[in-house]
Amino acid sequence: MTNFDETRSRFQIPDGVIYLDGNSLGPLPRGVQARAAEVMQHDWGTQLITAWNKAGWMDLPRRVGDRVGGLIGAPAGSVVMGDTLSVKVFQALSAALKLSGDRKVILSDTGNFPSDLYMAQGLIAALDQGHQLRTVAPEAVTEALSEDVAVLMLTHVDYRTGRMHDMAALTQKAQALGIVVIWDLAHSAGAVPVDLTGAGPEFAVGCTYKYLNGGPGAPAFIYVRPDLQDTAFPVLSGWLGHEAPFAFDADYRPAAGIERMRCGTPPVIQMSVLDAALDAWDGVTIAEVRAQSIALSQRFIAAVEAACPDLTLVSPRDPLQRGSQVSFAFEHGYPAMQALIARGVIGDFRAPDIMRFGITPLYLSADDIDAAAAQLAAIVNDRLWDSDQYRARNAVT
Ligand SMILES: Cc1ncc(COP(=O)(O)O)c(C=O)c1O
Ligand SMILES: Nc1c(O)cccc1C(=O)C[C@H](N)C(=O)O
Repeated sequence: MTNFDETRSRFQIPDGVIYLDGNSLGPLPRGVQARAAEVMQHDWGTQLITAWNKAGWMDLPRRVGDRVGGLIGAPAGSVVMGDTLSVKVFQALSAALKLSGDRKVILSDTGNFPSDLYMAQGLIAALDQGHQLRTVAPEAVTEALSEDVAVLMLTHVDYRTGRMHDMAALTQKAQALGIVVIWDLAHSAGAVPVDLTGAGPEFAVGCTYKYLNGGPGAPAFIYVRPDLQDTAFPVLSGWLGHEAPFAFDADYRPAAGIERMRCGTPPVIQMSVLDAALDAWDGVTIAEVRAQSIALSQRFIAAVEAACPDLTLVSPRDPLQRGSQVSFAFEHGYPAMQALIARGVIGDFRAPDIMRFGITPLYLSADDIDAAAAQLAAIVNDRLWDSDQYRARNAVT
């Protein structure tokens, strides 16, 4: 059984900080700096170009992909790392449209992260074949599934509210109507149990700088269902997705399997950092993390609702419909969050009025939750947010 007091020691959290923003950028796992230094000093510094083979750099995207796959219910060889999540959304969507015949509608929801919608808009414009992006309220997705829809593209856990879609049920209903399904797991991987094999979507994508603690700019991942791996079309046909990259042929031939979803040179240092960061999951099951996340989230909701009548829970109250974050609406949410951060309790704010709190059991305790709720109550009830110093908007919020 996981000892969450011990897992906390796997992370470097500054003294006096309660970190409730692991849903945006996970903290630094211990061991990562040593690994980065080793890659630079030993691999790069002494092996130079030979490190691509000797240090296994060329295999990193597949090897790390398998480790991430283990956390999202994907079999070995079905996940590969690379690029950013926005790029992986584009790649999955273009491959999904190629599989979906003459249909023209991409269905998503209004809660989706804007970059996913922007990538769809860009792809539609580039294709110029009359495709259309249709967005409906998250609760209306099921009834919006129809035979004119080509692709259902959803983010599993809503970045603002934490609302979680029923992946298995929506995938099943969509596929029964001939719709190709893509899930964005940005707020799910390492946060909630995901069973890609059981749910059976054609594609999934996600990032690794949130609950997987891979650091700012950590590489994204893409999953392709095993039976489609040799037919899914890699629109981003870079040389490292070629069947024989070092043949340097003039014509592109996609590699067999998931390798075709690679594009160009992998960011070796950042990917090694992620590889080391995944050690924080050694001996930990996602089921235990989920159970603890629910317990801590319920505790936080109860404490905040008891002490802060001006805050309104905007996350689902039912834990089974919620990811691993808790969000409250508050008219003065922006300055209140700044005041909270100034006191060492770090969450974040999403317009227009949402205070977001990521619940990450690997490094958060029940005492942290109680202390964070108490600080929040003091700020809200004593109007400690009502000061010019907290109103000025920062560039990254
Ligand atoms: C659901 C979702 N999709 C896409 C993105 C964009 O990812 P990236 O900046 O890595 O391209 C994010 C976060 O920024 C996200 O939360
Ligand atoms: N990727 C980010 C970044 O480069 C800067 C600031 C925030 C982010 C985020 O990941 C935001 C995140 N996707 C969100 O849920 O709001």
